[in-house]
Amino acid sequence: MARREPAAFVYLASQSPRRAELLRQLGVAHRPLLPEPHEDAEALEHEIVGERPDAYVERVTRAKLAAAHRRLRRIGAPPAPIVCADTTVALGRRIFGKPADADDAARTLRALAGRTHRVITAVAIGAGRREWVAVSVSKVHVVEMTDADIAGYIASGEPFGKAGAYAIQGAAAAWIDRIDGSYTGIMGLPLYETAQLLRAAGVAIGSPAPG
Ligand SMILES: Cc1cn([C@H]2C[C@H](O)[C@@H](COP(=O)(O)OP(=O)(O)OP(=O)(O)O)O2)c(=O)[nH]c1=O
Repeated sequence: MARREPAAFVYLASQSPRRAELLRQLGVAHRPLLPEPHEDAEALEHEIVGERPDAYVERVTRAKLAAAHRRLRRIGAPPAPIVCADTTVALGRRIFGKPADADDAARTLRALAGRTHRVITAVAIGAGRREWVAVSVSKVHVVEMTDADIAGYIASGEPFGKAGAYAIQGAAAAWIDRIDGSYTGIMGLPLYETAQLLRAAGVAIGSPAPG
């Protein structure tokens, strides 16, 4: 049987700068595949009543991948594997996505402070008709936060655009005393699982193509 040539690059269908940074850490050459102005990326993230958080994250990630495949076909870009992901914060069955505004961020942080929650990130890779998906679940313990801590943190602007209204890679680290799981998964792209999927899809790890 002829050996498959490793893919020279992948498309990263994500607007998250963290995901691009993390993929770079694996030494994988990637090109952005971003939604066009008419695409409503947020619409993919609708919740279904009664759906479990892990099922929600996996469904949204598959929907992001399907949208990215359509985008690639529409623009007629050269084929290559597509990587996408979705991260959500869950407290029991309650899902906390990106905060809508400062009040939403404050409510979320009040709910998370003094407790352990889960950060669920699904990553999906599509190549041709094949699709690989992995789900990473991490436990994160946030210590007590005072109202002043929460107000100051929100004023910093960091909670916006982050699931659960915080960034472990940012100032929120001051209130996180332990995690059990994947640090990179909490940041938005679990690199161990991503590397496994990339290898399955025939993408070389650690040897980016020049350019
Ligand atoms: C919990 C947590 C989340 N996040 C971020 C990662 C994701 O960017 C974001 C979750 O939102 P997502 O909806 O998963 O991703 P996104 O809208 O930023 O990007 P795209 O859908 O285009 O891929 O929260 C952190 O950066 N640090 C953290 O500690």
